[in-house]
Amino acid sequence: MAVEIFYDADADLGIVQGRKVAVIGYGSQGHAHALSLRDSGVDVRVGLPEGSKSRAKAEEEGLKVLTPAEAAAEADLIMILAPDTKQREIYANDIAPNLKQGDALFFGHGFNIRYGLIQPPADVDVAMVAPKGPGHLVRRQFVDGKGVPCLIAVEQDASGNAQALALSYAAAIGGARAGVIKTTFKEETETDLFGEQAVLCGGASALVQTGFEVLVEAGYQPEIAYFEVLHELKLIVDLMWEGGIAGQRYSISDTAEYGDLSRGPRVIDAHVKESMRKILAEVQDGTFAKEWVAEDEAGRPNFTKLQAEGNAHQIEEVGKKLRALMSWTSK
Ligand SMILES: NC(=O)C1=CN([C@@H]2O[C@H](COP(=O)(O)OP(=O)(O)OC[C@H]3O[C@@H](n4cnc5c(N)ncnc54)[C@H](OP(=O)(O)O)[C@@H]3O)[C@@H](O)[C@H]2O)C=CC1
Ligand SMILES: CC[C@](O)(C(C)=O)C(=O)O
Ligand SMILES: [Mg+2]
Ligand SMILES: [Mg+2]
Repeated sequence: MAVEIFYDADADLGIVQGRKVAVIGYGSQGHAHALSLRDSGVDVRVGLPEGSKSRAKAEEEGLKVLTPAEAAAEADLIMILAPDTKQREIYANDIAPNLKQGDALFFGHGFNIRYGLIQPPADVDVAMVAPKGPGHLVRRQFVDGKGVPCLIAVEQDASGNAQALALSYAAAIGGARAGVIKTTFKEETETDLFGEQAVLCGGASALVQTGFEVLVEAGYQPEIAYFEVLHELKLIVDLMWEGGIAGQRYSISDTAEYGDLSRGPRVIDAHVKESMRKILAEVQDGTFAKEWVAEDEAGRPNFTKLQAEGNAHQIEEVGKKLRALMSWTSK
């Protein structure tokens, strides 16, 4: 399938400016979408439960805050940016009873549609605008006049105009400044889950922790290990981001480049590739989704345990101390 990629010139901002948008949730993505939509001239309200800690933050920004049900009732475009595991319940209790013919139901990630947890009625548009980056950077880039690339997908085109609406929404949050690629809910969900598990979050975190452990266990100073495998990783990835892997190799020494070319494949070897294939298969056949939904329903015992172990890793203590000494990184 040839890629279809859209930019600002292809998008009609007026389409989303003509809608009443409800952003359900005000976390990482929710705050970025709500604020950037507002700044793009869109009529936006935020849907949050009465007890939500984020209500005050949204109100401080001058946003209209309603309950999720009130926001859904008032709007004709509802973007669900609550946690994936909570969306099914929010949809059933707050959104479905307030959906009207001609409304549009939007997602920032395809999990609940791909795995059949939400089944919208046939008379609404169902589409996705999925930024390929963390919400806080989606907002920061928008404010800086830049944008994070987005994926758009249409699951259900009741109006005949769902793709143009999704592209218009993506432009309003800055995505079309960087590029908006057309995909499907299936492709976005499977690639996003694979990417965050095997490479971006799971793979990268485990690589850094393991490299740190190898150096510290061999008797090197933890502070030097931290700079070597975590701090400098960002600088190396920045070069990859700017010029690809080849661009990164241009800036490093020949010694590093030979080590990269000859040793990298020994770390990320055929065994790792096979593990990645298994992780992808678990995403594709629904094993991961089933496990995650059950884990959440059980009160997240394994998630909490693993999270606590990660937070207690020595690299966190060392990193906190070193980052506090860098004026530009300390908060
Ligand atoms: N994090 C990211 O950068 C990315 C996320 N996505 C997708 O975006 C969606 C949102 O994820 P993310 O931004 O990380 O979520 P967060 O956990 O950061 O924020 C979730 C928000 O939903 C609110 N919330 C919780 N329960 C309810 C409820 N019952 N009704 C209404 N709001 C509720 C939370 O309230 P409170 O503030 O009170 O906790 C919070 O504001 C997911 O589909 C995710 O996969 C896609 C791309 C990247
Ligand atoms: C990489 C993690 C992500 O998919 C993202 C920021 O894009 C997420 O779900 O948070
Ligand atoms: Mg992602
Ligand atoms: Mg994701």
